[in-house]
Amino acid sequence: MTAQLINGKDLSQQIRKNIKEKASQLTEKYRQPCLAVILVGEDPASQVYVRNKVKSCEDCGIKSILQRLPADSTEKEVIDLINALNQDKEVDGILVQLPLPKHISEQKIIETIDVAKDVDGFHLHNVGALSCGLPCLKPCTPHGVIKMLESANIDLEGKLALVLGRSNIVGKPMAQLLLEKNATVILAHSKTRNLQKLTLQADVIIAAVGRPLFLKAEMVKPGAVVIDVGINRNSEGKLCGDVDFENVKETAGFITPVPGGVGPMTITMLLENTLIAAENSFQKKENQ
Ligand SMILES: Nc1nc(=O)c2c([nH]1)NC[C@@H]1CN(c3ccc(C(=O)N[C@@H](CCC(=O)O)C(=O)O)cc3)C=[N+]21
Repeated sequence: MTAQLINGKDLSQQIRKNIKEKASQLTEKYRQPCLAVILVGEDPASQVYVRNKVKSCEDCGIKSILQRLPADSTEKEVIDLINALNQDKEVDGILVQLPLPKHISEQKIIETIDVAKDVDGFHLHNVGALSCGLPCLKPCTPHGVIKMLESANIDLEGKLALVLGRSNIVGKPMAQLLLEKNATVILAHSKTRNLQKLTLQADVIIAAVGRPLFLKAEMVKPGAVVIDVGINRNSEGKLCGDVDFENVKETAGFITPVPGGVGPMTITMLLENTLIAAENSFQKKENQ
């Protein structure tokens, strides 16, 4: 192995120490910061993730409320619940676990969440603010990736960064955040031609395609930084990323593992966003 490992689990633990401290200060001065998580249906993977989020809140002294709705809930029932949480002065952050059942419009649900409580950073208002470089709640996964790059002292200025995957949740906001760091950004996707020619030039590759072992060693420039956002499960139920880790680690300069890489950082950024949302709301009340 030539690559240096960027350990998201260790970095998360470090950051969560500060989050815990901050949460306790806010609790003393105002009240306990609080995240509401809405889970619609019984998808087993979603249940695991949600449990993980609730537990992480607990560990950091953040209150969490888990609201479960049956899979056959109507769109209006979900919207009514969100509106109630929007009104609730004790709730700082609202997260609706995705994906939602097909008969419910995810976009409509996201736009119902109060912008100030949108700790996923998915609301159009936060997306727009991000693209203009204005203060906003940043999407957790791309923000976590930036923190990992910073922790490894990787300077992005003038570097060629290639993002694989153009989802609204990861790829697009990731490109935005890299641009903010003065990287030259390529946003590649399934229709991109001569992908290997592009990836071989990249100083930094962020893989977010949702296909196991997609990024192969022969696609990576020696010494490049490789960040794996993938969370796929193979036939044995084992977690694996979008990167062929065993081979790429021999070529790359830096690499993130799965598990123990971007995943824990996503949750850490969610906790951080919850504190930011809480602080903003306390500040607003003091200024009234
Ligand atoms: N509104 C919404 N916001 C999300 O942020 C969101 C979502 N919906 N839907 C699902 C995806 C997925 N996601 C993960 C977060 C952490 C890990 C994580 O911590 N993974 C551990 C392993 C956990 C395991 O063993 O399964 C790791 O990579 O080390 C994984 C996946 C957040 N998501």
